[in-house]
Amino acid sequence: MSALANHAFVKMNGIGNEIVVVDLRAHPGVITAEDARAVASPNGAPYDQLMALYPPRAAGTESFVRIYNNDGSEAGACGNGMRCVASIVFEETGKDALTFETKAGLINCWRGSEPGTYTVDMGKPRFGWQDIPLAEEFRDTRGIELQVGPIDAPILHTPSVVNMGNPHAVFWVDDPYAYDLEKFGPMLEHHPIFPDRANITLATIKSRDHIVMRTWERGAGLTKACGSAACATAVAAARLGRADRKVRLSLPGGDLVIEWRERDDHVLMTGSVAFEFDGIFDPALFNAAATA
Ligand SMILES: N[C@@H](CCC[C@H](N)C(=O)O)C(=O)O
Repeated sequence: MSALANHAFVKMNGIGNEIVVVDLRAHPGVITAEDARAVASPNGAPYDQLMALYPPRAAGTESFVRIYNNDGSEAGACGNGMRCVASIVFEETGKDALTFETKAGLINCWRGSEPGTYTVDMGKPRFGWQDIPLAEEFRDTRGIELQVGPIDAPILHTPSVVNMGNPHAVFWVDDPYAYDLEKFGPMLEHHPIFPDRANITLATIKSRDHIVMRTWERGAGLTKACGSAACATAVAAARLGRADRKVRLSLPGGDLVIEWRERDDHVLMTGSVAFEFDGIFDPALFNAAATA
């Protein structure tokens, strides 16, 4: 029987990034890739990321959080999901600041200055080609040699690449909504240059403090919002000298404010979260998945 069967869950979203939160702190159990895919099925609670709260492993942390994409793969970081988790644990503890552990390291969260908003510290971005990771050496990851379309008239080209706890490629375009991201996204996510696959973003810099973007998420597909992609995009734009270190990013689901803090190199993300519904996982869902 799945660790999730008969277990309570909360369905939320972080500016449209579809998140399911399950609290396994009292009843830890292994979530398999099949479980994660079953929850995402039309009979389950379809989501982009499932955030599973486990008992804390490190002193001073609330929980070890494991993050699953809807294809069953595991992610190191999920900014919007962490903001959803934080909103629940803030409610439960009444604390002003929280620390969680994820596979990408320790994550601090605060309440934002606007009601209903939460800030997550996504840590330091990494730019080395082995850190992204890329399959071959690129000295300058502000723009790597990669293109889609004819060699002399590429449709998309020269993405900036950043690791924000997970791999990101950001293609700079005039209008992110003018491209068939459902076609190019999976192709680029699985491009051999990205041995761990990658999250694929199309972005345009409107001004030094405003960027418009959309993302095809590794392991989850087209999303209304990807927080770590927003962080990667903000950082990549600042690295190119085309944006300030604090910017507003407009995603299909809403806006995030990203600040790449000078004093410690950390990237902070602030935005709202919304509760949608809660429920109990039906054991039949998992039985059906197991026998399919
Ligand atoms: N939506 C997330 C990122 C989720 C992880 C991603 N799909 C991956 O596997 O890298 C966010 O808000 O950061």
